[in-house]
Amino acid sequence: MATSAEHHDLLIIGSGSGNSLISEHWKGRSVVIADSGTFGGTCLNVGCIPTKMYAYPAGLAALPPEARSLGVGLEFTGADFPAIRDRIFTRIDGISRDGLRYRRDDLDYTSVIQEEVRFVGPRRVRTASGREITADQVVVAAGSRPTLPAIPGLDLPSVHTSDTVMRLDRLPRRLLVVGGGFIACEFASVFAGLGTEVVQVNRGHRLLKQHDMSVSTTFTKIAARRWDLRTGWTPAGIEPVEDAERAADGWVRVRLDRAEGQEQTGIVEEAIEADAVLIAVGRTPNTDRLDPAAAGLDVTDDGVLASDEHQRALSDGAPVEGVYVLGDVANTWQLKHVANHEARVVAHNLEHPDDLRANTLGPVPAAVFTHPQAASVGLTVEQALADYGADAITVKTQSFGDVAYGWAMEDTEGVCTVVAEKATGRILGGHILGHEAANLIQPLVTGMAFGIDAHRLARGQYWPHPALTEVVENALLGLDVPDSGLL
Ligand SMILES: Cc1cc2nc3c(=O)[nH]c(=O)nc-3n(C[C@H](O)[C@H](O)[C@H](O)COP(=O)(O)OP(=O)(O)OC[C@H]3O[C@@H](n4cnc5c(N)ncnc54)[C@H](O)[C@@H]3O)c2cc1C
Ligand SMILES: NC(=O)c1ccc[n+]([C@@H]2O[C@H](COP(=O)([O-])OP(=O)(O)OC[C@H]3O[C@@H](n4cnc5c(N)ncnc54)[C@H](O)[C@@H]3O)[C@@H](O)[C@H]2O)c1
Repeated sequence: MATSAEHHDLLIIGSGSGNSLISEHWKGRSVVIADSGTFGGTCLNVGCIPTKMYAYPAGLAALPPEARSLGVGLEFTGADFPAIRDRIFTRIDGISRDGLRYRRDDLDYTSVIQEEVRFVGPRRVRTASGREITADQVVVAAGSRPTLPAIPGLDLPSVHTSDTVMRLDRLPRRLLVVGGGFIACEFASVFAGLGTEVVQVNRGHRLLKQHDMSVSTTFTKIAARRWDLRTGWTPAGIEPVEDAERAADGWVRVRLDRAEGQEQTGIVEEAIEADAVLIAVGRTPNTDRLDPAAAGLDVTDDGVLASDEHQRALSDGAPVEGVYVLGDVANTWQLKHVANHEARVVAHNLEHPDDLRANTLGPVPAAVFTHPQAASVGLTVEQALADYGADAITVKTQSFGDVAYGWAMEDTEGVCTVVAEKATGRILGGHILGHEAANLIQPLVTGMAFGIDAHRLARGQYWPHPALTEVVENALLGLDVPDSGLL
């Protein structure tokens, strides 16, 4: 006998960007959100927002050496980690709690299921406790989770992922960070700034390797100066240290092996002791937690749910009526602004099934909130060379130190690289490492999104003098592109 199911107009799996889909349109209808984790999802609770709330004070703590080079004596006298942590989570936990209460208790047309759900058929899910839910329309916004390497010792209390490391009781004395991407670099920068002795271990020799070479190589040099960076290693296992007293205080020994494909130096094994370990080696889409096959949903080679330009899920390559996907479970960007834009497309399409909108938004920028920051949009120089060939592109790397605001800062490392198509001036990519890179990238995003060629973008507007944006203006003017005729 088939289990009788509760029926709703809309089922949303995931309360991150999924929670933003519910507009006044749904008043008088029935919407249910399923989320087995903390309401509000990754960005709010364990992602973008708390990390940046740590990155800002950690950036202040890292200022004394820079101030000293400008003749200003600043002293870092320590960080009150519990106070920083409590300031962050008092605000964030309140937002999550209020959001849950609003959806679960206050609105009469929404409800929340705080359980894991899996598909048992098209537009039909079963909760962990056995309830079955069907809906006219379903949105899968189930996000991603930290990837864990297959090594022993991950269950030790001192071993963390980004989900737990921000809630430590105290600042670690020595933090071993495993990985070299966004998350590893942001946390290494935060904890080093706050006064922890940081050791970062990465497989490859370049940190932020998905970024342009100009950014990645400079950032790797800066990181090696700010903390202990060991490249070409991968963790093999973690165990408590032998000394019982130190082990009781959380100290562990992380065994490292030479990473596959790295040149041998003669040393093939090493061990590092730390009182906290952060594993940050990528994020896995939560596709496998949904049993997509039971709903006939296609999964791409990257392990995300396949979709068309309207964010509709695909089954055998054809769009499935009434099933939409968005965010980290549906794209490989794993960025909140991408999840949010996809949510806007889905929100429209849920409400207007006869007037679907496509997701056509232009190039995707990304920023890493380290000290200094890194930001990028579009093709790296290496990608542009591969796609267009050396004769067809033009590249300019402008140093922060060669513009007036860079002089004010005595900046010696900041760079802005722009790559464009020589014949047309079309901007193909922009890459910035340095102070406020996350903000400085925006004119390049605008130029690319609105099809403004490099010379027009530089000369068709005022750039306040002597703001740091001049580094972007000068990079654009340094390209070998057609003159727009603007003065
Ligand atoms: C440390 C860190 C820092 C980050 N910083 C940035 C940043 O600065 N800028 C940026 O753009 N991006 C950043 N990101 C990435 C960003 O957080 C994600 O891209 C974004 O939050 C994804 O949103 P989403 O709605 O797809 O999924 P999520 O917000 O992850 O929501 C998915 C929800 O689905 C629930 N769920 C999953 N499976 C099931 C199931 N089977 N049943 C019930 N519920 C389920 C989960 O509990 C989760 O709450 C960061 C990520 C991390 C981890
Ligand atoms: N500021 C932001 O926008 C921001 C911040 C954090 C996270 N995110 C998103 O979250 C995603 C996941 O971030 P991430 O940093 O976990 O992944 P990532 O893919 O950016 O980096 C993973 C890193 O781990 C290294 N690695 C993998 N296996 C390893 C091993 N066994 N030993 C040593 N090193 C190993 C890789 O070489 C790589 O450097 C990012 O792609 C990003 O989209 C964004």
